[in-house]
Amino acid sequence: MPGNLGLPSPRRRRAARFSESSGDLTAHQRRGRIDGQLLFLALAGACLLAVVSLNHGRQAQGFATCRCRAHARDMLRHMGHTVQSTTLQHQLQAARESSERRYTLQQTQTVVPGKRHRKLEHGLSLEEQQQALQAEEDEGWTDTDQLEEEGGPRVAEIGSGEEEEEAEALSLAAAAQDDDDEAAQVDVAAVAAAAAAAAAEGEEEGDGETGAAVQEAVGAGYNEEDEEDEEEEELEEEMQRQEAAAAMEEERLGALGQEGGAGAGEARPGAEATAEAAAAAAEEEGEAAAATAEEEGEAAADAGAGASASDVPRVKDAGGGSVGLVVEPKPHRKSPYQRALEQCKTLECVKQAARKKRFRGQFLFPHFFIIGWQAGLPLLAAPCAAACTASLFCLPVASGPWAPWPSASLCLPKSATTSLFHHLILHPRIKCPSEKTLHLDRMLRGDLRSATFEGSTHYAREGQRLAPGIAQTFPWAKLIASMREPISRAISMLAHNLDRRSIGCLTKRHVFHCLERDLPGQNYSEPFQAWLDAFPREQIMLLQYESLTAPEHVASHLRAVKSFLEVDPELPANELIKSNTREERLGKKPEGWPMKRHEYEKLVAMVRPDAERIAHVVTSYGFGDGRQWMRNWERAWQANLNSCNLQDDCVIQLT
Ligand SMILES: Nc1ncnc2c1ncn2[C@@H]1O[C@H](COP(=O)(O)OS(=O)(=O)O)[C@@H](OP(=O)(O)O)[C@H]1O
Repeated sequence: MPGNLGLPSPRRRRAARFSESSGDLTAHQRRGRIDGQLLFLALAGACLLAVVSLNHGRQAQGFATCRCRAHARDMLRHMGHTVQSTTLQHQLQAARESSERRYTLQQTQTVVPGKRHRKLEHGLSLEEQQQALQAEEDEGWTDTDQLEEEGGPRVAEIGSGEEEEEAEALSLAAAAQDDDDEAAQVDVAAVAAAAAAAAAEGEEEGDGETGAAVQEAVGAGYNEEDEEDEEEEELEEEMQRQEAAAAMEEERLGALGQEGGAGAGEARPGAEATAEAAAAAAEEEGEAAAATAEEEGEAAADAGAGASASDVPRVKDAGGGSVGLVVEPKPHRKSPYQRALEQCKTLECVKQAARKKRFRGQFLFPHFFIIGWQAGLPLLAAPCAAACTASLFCLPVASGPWAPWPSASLCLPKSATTSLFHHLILHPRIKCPSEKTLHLDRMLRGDLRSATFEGSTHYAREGQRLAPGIAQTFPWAKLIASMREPISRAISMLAHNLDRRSIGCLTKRHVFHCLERDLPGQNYSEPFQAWLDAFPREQIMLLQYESLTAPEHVASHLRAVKSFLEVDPELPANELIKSNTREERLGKKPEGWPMKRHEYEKLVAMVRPDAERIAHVVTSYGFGDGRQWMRNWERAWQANLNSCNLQDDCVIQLT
C-alpha cells in the first residue's frame, strides 16, 4: 500500500508500548484501555479544533471589536472601575450601570413636556435630557415625515438599555436574525391561538374586535403582510391621537399661561406635566378621569411651582417631546424602518428606508459622522479607495454586502478626535463601530436604539467633493468636526508618520520645510464651507481643539456634543481621556521643534488668513465666539515666538 512502508502504524506502536507496560492484562482488557485512550485523545483534539474554529469564525465574520474593547478597557481603568469581570462585556455593563445609577440619582423627578423643536437645538438643557431619560422605558413611534419637515431627526433616547457590544451574540449573526423572525411569528401565532381560545370560552380579556380579528387570522392563516399593514394603520391612528392630544394640551396650557401671568409661567413645568398626565389618563381611563386630571393640572398651575415631581404621574413622552400616549411595546415587533432597512443592499435603499416610521428612540442609520481634517493622504489613497463608488462612497469590501459599510479609516485628524471617539463609544446609546467601519448587519441585530457613527480622517478636507453626495445620501446625518491650530495640527501629523511608520517628509527634511510644503494645501474654511452648504446648520457641530481640551471647558464641550447627538449628556463621564498622543508614543513628554523666528513667522502668515476666515464662520454661523477662537490660536503663536532667543532660535510647542 503506498505510504505504508512496512512500519507499524502509530496506533500499533502505541498499542505495543502499552502492552509492554501492562504485561499481566488480558488481551481484551488491553484493547479496552487502548480504545479508551484513543477516545480521550480524539475528544481532546475535537475540543481544540472547536475552539480554534470558533475563534477563526469570529474573525472571519469581521467582528473587529478588539479595538473597541481595548479602548473601553483603557477607559474603564481610567475611570476607576474595577476590572475584575471575566469579560469586557461585564466590565462595560458595570461601567454603564454605575454611571447610569449616578445619573439617575441626580435626576430631578419633574417631568417637563418638551416642545418638538427643542430636540433640534444644540445645548439641550439637562432638564430636557432628563425628560428624555424619563421616557426611556417607553415605546412609541416617531413620525419621520414630521422630522423631515422640521429638518432632521430629533429622537432622544437616553438611559439604560441593552448592552451595545454583544460580541458573543454576534457570532450567531445570521442565525439570530432568522430566530428573531421565527420568534416574532411564533409569538403572533401563540397570541392568536390564546386569544382565539379565550374568545371561544367567552372570556373578555381582549376587546371583541381584537378577538374577531385574531380568529380571522387564525382561520385564514397568519399573513405577515396583513399584520404589517394593520400595524401601520394602528400606528397611524395612534400617532394622530398623540398629535391631537399634544395640540390640545399646548392650546390649553397656552391659555393657562395667559391666565396665570408670570407666576403661572414659572409653574408651567409642573402644570404641563400634570396636564400631560391628564391627557394620558383621558385616553386610558375615559373622560371622567380626564376631567379629574385636568382639574389637577389646573390646580398645579394655580399652585405655582409647588407641584412636586411625586405629585405628577409619570407621563410618556412621545417622540420629540410631544405630549400624549405612546403605543405600548409589542414584543418581537420591528418598526417599519427596521424592516425596510433589513432589505437594503444599496445606499438608495437606506435613504428610502429612513422615510419609514420608526419606534421612538430608534436612530437612523448612520446617526452621525466625525469628519476629519487629516492631511497627507489624498482621499483616494485611503484604505477604502478600492471600493469607492464613482459618486461618493466606499461600499463593502469584506464579507457580505454590508461589511464593512461605509468603509473609511478611523485614524481621525490630529484634533483629539480619537479621544472623542473613545469617549463616545462608552456611551450606552452610542454604538461602537467595529475597528474602522460601521456594519449595518450588526446594527440590525440590535434594535436601532443606539446611535451609529463613523469617523474618517479625510472626509472634512474633501468637503467640496464629498459633502453634497453624503448630504444627498444621508440627509439626516449629523457631523462633528474639530479644528486645531493649523501649524500644530500639521506638525502632529508629520510626527505621527515619523514615529509610527518612519515615513513622510520629516524623515528627510527639517520641520519648517515640510510645513512650508504642506500648509498651503491645507485649509479649513473652503472645505468646511462645502459641508455647511450641503447640510443644515443644526446638523453640524464645530469644535475648537484648544477649547475642547482645555480642562476648564472639557466637561461642557462633552455635554454639548452628546446633547447634539441626542443622547444623555452626562454619560459615560465628563472627562476626555487623552488618546493617541505623541507623549504616549514616545514614552516621554515630547520636546519642542526647533525653528528660526522668521520661519515660524512665515508659517503663521501662511495660516492666518484661513484662521480668520474660519473664525468668521464660527461667529456668523453661531458655532461660538470667533474672536475667542482667534485669540486661542494667536496666544499659541505668540507663546512660540516668545520662546525665541537672541539668535532667533525658537522652540515650537504644539497646542
Ligand atoms: N484630551 C486631550 N487633551 C489634549 N490633547 C489631546 C487630548 N486628546 C488627544 N489629544 C491630542 O490630539 C492629537 C491626536 O488627535 P487625533 O486623535 O485626532 O489624531 S489622528 O488623526 O486620529 O491620528 C494628539 O496630538 P499630538 O500628541 O500633538 O500628536 C493628542 O495628544
